[in-house]
Amino acid sequence: MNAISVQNIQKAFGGNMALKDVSFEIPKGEIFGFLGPSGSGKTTLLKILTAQLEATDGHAAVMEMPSRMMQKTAQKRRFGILTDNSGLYERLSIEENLDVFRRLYDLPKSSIDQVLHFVNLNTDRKKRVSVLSKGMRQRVTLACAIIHEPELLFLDEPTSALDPVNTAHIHKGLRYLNERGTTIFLTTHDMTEAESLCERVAILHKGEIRAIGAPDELKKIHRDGTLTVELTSGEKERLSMDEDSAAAIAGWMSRGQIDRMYTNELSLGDIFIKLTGSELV
Ligand SMILES: Nc1ncnc2c1ncn2[C@@H]1O[C@H](COP(=O)(O)OP(=O)(O)OP(=O)(O)O)[C@@H](O)[C@H]1O
Repeated sequence: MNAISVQNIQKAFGGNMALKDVSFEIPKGEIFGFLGPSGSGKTTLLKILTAQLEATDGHAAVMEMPSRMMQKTAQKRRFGILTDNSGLYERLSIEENLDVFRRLYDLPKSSIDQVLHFVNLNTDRKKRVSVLSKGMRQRVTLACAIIHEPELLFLDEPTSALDPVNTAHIHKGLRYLNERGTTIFLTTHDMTEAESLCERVAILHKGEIRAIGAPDELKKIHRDGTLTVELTSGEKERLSMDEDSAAAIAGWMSRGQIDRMYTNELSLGDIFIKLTGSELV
């Protein structure tokens, strides 16, 4: 069963086509990453999927329902959405904010302790939201989105304001949630995040999907066709895959001079730059 199915989605803002003809499917249980330069249409797509925007054309289904049904109260508890830092009660503490969500979903009090551990905010739980740093606010918003362990979680740049330690902590928590059955759709600029977290990724450019697949598959497709041989002398030789190279390798091998040998693959970041012409931000 697909958690998300998108067919020929288009979105125009006046004369600007933010999404041109986007189609893809995400099976239940996957962690899927949407990558793209600034302005490529990631947030627009996420807002269409979560019924915050209407598509100009095409069809989007979420958990086998038209995506516009997502804001219906009966459906809301199946989803978690992290779009920005809005929606928090500034004058309440972290704990009190989470209590609002806990009551909404009719969860036991222990769910607050569990989710605070998840986002690494247990010791700050009594702090008012109005005094929090950007990264702490992002973690509180994430906590509100996951306190009910949703079936499907939408995350718009979930770790953009976080330091490496908290990013690793959140990644661990997201993997745990996913193991317990939550499908995760996230947008990110962070290629390390995409590689370490996502089973598949799509690269979006100017409103069109330019590539889709597992990070390893994309790397195989975009291999540059060369081989590096590291010799015991410390020299490194970059070779094309032809007969001359085979002869050279056979020579080194017979003399026991090869230390390491590997095909040269582009990183996900290199592939992103190749397909979009954009530097990573
Ligand atoms: N409400 C809106 N009204 C008019 N144009 C919009 C609106 N929202 C988005 N756009 C335009 O649609 C395009 C895609 O924007 P979107 O916010 O989806 O990009 P993004 O990939 O999420 O970028 P970023 O990584 O910077 O968040 C941009 O050209 C943007 O200016």
